[in-house]
Amino acid sequence: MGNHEGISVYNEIGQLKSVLLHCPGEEIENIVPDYLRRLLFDEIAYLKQACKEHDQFAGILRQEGTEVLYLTELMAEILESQEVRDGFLEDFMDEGPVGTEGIREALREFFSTMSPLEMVRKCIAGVRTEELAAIKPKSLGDMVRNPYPFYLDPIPNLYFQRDPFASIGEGVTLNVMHSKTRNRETLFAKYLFDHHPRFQNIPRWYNRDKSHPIEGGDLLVLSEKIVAVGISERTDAVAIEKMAKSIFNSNEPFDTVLAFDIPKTRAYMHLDTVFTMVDHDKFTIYPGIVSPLDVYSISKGTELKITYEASELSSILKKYLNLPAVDLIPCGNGDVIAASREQWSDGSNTLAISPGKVICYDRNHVTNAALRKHGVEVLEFESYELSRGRGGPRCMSMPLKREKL
Ligand SMILES: NC(=[NH2+])NCCC[C@H](N)C(=O)O
Repeated sequence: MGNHEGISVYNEIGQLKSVLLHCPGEEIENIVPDYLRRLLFDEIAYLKQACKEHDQFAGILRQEGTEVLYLTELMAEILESQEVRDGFLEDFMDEGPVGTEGIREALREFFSTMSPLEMVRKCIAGVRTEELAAIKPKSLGDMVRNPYPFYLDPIPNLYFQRDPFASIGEGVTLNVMHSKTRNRETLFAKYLFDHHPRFQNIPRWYNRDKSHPIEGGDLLVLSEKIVAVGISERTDAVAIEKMAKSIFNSNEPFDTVLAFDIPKTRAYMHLDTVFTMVDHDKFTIYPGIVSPLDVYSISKGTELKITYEASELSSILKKYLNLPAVDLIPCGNGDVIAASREQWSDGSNTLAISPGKVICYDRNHVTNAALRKHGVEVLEFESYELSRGRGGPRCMSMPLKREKL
């Protein structure tokens, strides 16, 4: 396997060699107040500024030597094949869903003149009813008046590339998303791992055809042996056990999954909104989830051995990561109001570039100061608009390659 081919992620902090991003596009300008909640946004972002901020993010990554890949470009490469392109469009319309043949025919025509990159971008942006010329009605569904403004919904959460799939070891979980509005995101990941030459024969620890949800924001690769996962608003216990069995049945070195039972609320939607790893023995933590925090260990064996870990989080981390001590750096630096404010704008959602060096939103200045006080180097970028989608630097990035420690 070439240097940049495949997946290799055995930790959260090793030098980040290659990462997958999606820069927000026209999908953001297809968000309207009536559908904010369903589209999982708390406000409508200003696209031009959001793109500027995302470019700052990508710029920092490149400066640090990380290869930055964009989902749209990788998808465009595989859609150069007419067969793959046709198959993708049919699957995409199935899952839209686009139920009537008249509209499907019109959409095929609409996309047929686009370049692969234009088609990918437009699939993500969504297709408004006003964009399609007169539909040649083929069914009742084509004829009845429908006030809904889209034939294909926008997919505005795609810039949170952390969630649709997750790199673990040399494989990935191809996820089932908690919400219908995000599930089509995993179709892009499916096509990527089915067809892109960089990602051939990648083991799948979970597949999108399953029924129980699991999202990448809940998955942290704490070491070559330990995967942490949130039992959260977005990820359920059944999916966690299925994933654990898949990984344990492979040749991967992982032997334990630590499941954190976190509050099932939007603010703490994924484990990485309240807990991330920033150095060999340092973590950010949102104090609001610490006590009580139920943690279960799932250990490899002929049968899964599931144990309730009746200790404090720091003791559990010391035990499983073989550390003499751990430093849990509080979001908000002990200030309850600052913690709540900055957790809401993803103060805990750091992305490690290398051990002890992380990228954060500049707006979370209290938490960033705390990180620095604890010896962590913090690289910052602006977020007036990106954070309106309720995600931070870790949410917006899926590592493909990290150096082993
Ligand atoms: N890994 C994360 N914390 N992702 C944040 C995703 C935010 C997105 N608006 C959602 O509700 O799904």
